[in-house]
Amino acid sequence: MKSLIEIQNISYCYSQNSPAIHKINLSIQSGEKIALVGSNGAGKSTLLLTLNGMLEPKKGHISFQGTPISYDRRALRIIRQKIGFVFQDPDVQIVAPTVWQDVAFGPTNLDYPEDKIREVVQEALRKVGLEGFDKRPPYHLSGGEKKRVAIAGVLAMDPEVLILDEPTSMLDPAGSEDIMDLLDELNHQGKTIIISTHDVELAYPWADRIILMENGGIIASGTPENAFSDKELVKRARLKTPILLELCQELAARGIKNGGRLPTTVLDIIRIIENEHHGTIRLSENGYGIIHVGDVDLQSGEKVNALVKKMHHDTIGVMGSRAKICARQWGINPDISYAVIDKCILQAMNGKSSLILTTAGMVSRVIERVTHFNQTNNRSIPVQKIISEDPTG
Ligand SMILES: Nc1ncnc2c1ncn2[C@@H]1O[C@H](COP(=O)(O)OP(=O)(O)OP(=O)(O)O)[C@@H](O)[C@H]1O
Repeated sequence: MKSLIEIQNISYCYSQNSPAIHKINLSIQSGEKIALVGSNGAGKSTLLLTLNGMLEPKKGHISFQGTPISYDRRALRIIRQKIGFVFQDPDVQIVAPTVWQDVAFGPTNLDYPEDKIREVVQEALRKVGLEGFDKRPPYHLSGGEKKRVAIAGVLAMDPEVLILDEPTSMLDPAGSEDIMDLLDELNHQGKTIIISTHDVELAYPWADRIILMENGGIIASGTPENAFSDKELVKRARLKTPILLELCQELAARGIKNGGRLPTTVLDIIRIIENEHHGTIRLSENGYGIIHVGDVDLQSGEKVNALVKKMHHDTIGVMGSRAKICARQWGINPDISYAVIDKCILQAMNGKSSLILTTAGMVSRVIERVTHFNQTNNRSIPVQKIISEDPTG
């Protein structure tokens, strides 16, 4: 990973108020998934707004790809294309009367030619799972759909970094999971993602790195396990320890060791408990359940549907925006649509079979993740591709 954004000693204050952020130093690497976590007023939004030049620090410097950000109109246009910003409230961001026009707004302002605008808008809508929404007026959309329109508007300019201020505020649990899953997918496609949130349960399993903020400053930066391990810091930030970490701390206090790795998922906790009880915990009589994984783009909906009906998996998981749309259109109702791989591994450890429907790049990700789990935990959960190319096209 190479350094993308360097923040050196920046401070910002609104009018005569005390600084909203002060003496912030931070280095952001290409490909990271970062969550700024802090309570109300900690300075998260202010810091995010400085990253793409929407606010100019009163002190200090910010560089992007080794070049200091400058604040003339031309330079700002470029930086805002490279570092896209999705506001907390999509109604602030959505300006046009139709979804298509709204997503085309950025590329049009960047003077893209007509056919390129068509291409990038189509691609952005496809990525966020809003194909076919072109003519819809944004004000008739649900909160989650509006959020996707705002994300598509930013993606249409092909930024390197995507910043999202409170990406799941105002969304229901399923809508929140969908957005976090989309952010994972975009990160997997190479985007650096930075979010702000005060929801520790959301940030903890999702982020590669947590930056804890309090009173305008950074008080911790590290892996989620490390950043949240210091109870004093968590208290100082007026936050809560994520429940999985608290559970692990309670288990440790009772002599149950974590095997050198703190848990970030339910699967990690089960692994800790299983290791402790090795040989005595109840495992399925049938051994491990199989995990099948299929690429929805390789076969028609009719054939995938027939396969799903024939194979009778205990659990159907759908991963990624495109696979979710296909499943919906084909009348396949998934049991899980977030943290799908881990949940299917849990099912497999319980002797249950599962099918994960996804798209090309993610198929190898599923196989790698299960294989890695097998290797590091001395398991042999079978994982297999099942949908092959349709020779009839
Ligand atoms: N436009 C503004 N004018 C004046 N003060 C502001 C403005 N925006 C934020 N502040 C102040 O700056 C400080 C940091 O606010 P900021 O919105 O960056 O925090 P935050 O961590 O994003 O909070 P929240 O989670 O509530 O959105 C707060 O004291 C806030 O009152």
